[in-house]
Amino acid sequence: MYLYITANACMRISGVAFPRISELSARLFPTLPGFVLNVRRANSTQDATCRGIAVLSFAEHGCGGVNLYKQYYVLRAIYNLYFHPLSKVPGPPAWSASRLPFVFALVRGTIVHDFEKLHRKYGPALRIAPNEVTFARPDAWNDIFQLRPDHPPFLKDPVWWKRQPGQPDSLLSAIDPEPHARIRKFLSPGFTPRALRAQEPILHRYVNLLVERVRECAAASEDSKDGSKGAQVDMAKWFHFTTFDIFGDLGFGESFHCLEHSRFHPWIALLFNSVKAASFVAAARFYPWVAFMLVSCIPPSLKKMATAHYQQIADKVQRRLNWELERPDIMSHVIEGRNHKGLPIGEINATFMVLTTAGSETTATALTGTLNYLVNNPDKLGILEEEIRQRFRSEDEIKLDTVRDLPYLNAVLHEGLRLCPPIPWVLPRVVPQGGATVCGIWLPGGTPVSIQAYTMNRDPAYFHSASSFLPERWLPEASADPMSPFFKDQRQALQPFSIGPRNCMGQHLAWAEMRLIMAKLLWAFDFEAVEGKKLKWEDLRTFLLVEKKPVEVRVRLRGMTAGA
Ligand code: HEM
Repeated sequence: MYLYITANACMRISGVAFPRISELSARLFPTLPGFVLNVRRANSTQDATCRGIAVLSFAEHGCGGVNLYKQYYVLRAIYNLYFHPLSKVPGPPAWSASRLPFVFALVRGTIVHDFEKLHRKYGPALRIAPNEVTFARPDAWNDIFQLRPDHPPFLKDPVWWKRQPGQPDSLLSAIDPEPHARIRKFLSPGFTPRALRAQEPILHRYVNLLVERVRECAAASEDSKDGSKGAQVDMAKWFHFTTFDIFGDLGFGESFHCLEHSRFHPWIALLFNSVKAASFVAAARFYPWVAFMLVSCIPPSLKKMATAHYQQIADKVQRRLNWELERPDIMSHVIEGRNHKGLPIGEINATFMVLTTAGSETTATALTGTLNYLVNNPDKLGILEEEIRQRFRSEDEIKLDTVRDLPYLNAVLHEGLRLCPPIPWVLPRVVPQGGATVCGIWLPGGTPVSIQAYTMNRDPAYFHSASSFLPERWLPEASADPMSPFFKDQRQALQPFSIGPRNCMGQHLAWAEMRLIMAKLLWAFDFEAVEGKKLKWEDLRTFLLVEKKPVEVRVRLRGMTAGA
């Protein structure tokens, strides 16, 4: 909730006082006392020399003197570059010397692409801040995210995840393994393949509604009264409507009614409007003074708005908990658990608040990216259409059981997740006390480490023709036939749902939604790219979430040829 309040404050502040966020950051950061810059990291890496310099600088700051700031910056940068325990890890000097380049990339939304360029230049282990390292190597998945025998786990970095004092934990913000495992245990029965089978009718309800609404768009287009020319439709929007409606129903027993009203529910609209600002708030967390100033600047009206945002979810939870009717949704398992010494209401509210985004935005992004690649690769689209249309004689035959084993559909979705990972950068974990080795590099305890999924998935060292959309690489024969150009692809590099005790709980649901939606749409419609409106996925920025841009495609009722 804190993130929302401060994110909205940022929007206000940046919108009113400073027209652009980058302008605000440019004005704020240079005025900060130098000692703030790395005090947090100096503590976490337990570097006595750093602390000494920071404290000394603080004392000097009390006496004033701009020159002392400058001297401190220079000394600090020299230390970071040549004497810091990470000084041997490759990275650009500016990023290794100071946190500022990282922060600017974060608020500009270019961080994922900047990391990609830097990895290509410096290699798969990259120093991205004085005390932080990121990896683009498949073995980093196991080293960071998997539990290792006799090793303490790498916990989530509190800079990104810590809840505010007094706020309840959620599944995502619980950093310690014990509360995390406790919350996860209550939720997990709602995400099993068995639970999914019971939830299937709910999925069909919304996927069918999506098909109906897209059909109306195609038929109502001014160009084509009979649907022959089709209509230009922003499918990104429709995918988001569908996944949020599905989660609304599965989570709270009530849809967000986006498909019905053809527009985002105000709760979702506010969420999307805050995303850029949320990156800014995350950046401010590296500078406690800035975070403090931001919180102090929040006008009461915004605090009220953020409270109302949270309260809407709390009300939905309460309405669902009050239901007497039994239904096979995600909440039903939480209710069952509550009957035997369950989850406190605050934790349920906080968890369902973040789940609404985690369970909807991700799947919609994957679908949007995949369809975008399909329309821009009509040969691949044709193969997929043929597989679906030959397999099913009617739309009603498309069920979870029947779509599960369509080889080309699965290959297309894997390739979409590879090129358009909804979580392109898995946020940092912290090396446990005493230090640990990641990808053969020893790192001191307290070092934040992360994985660059976007960079790794597009690395020619791991995938043949890595930046091309080639679903064939995921077909069984590609890994069996030594003559296949994809034989040596390192498929285990792709882990869109992460691994280990904090991997994605909703992956079965996500696969089910993606398969059903793609199969039903391609069964019913012909899709085509619109010249002049093609979107390049590589151009999208990332502000914690992947930037939302319309993906306009031409949609025709199946079998209606253009100009017919
Ligand atoms: C294509 C769609 C999806 C992708 C690519 C995806 C990816 C991920 C990833 C990478 C994580 C780990 C994040 C981290 O550790 O920092 C994660 C966590 C999680 N995801 Fe997903 N996700 C998707 C859809 C869903 C859906 C549909 C749901 C549920 C409705 C869901 C629920 C969760 C939950 C609850 C966690 C946190 C698990 C924990 O901390 O124990 N996700 N997801």
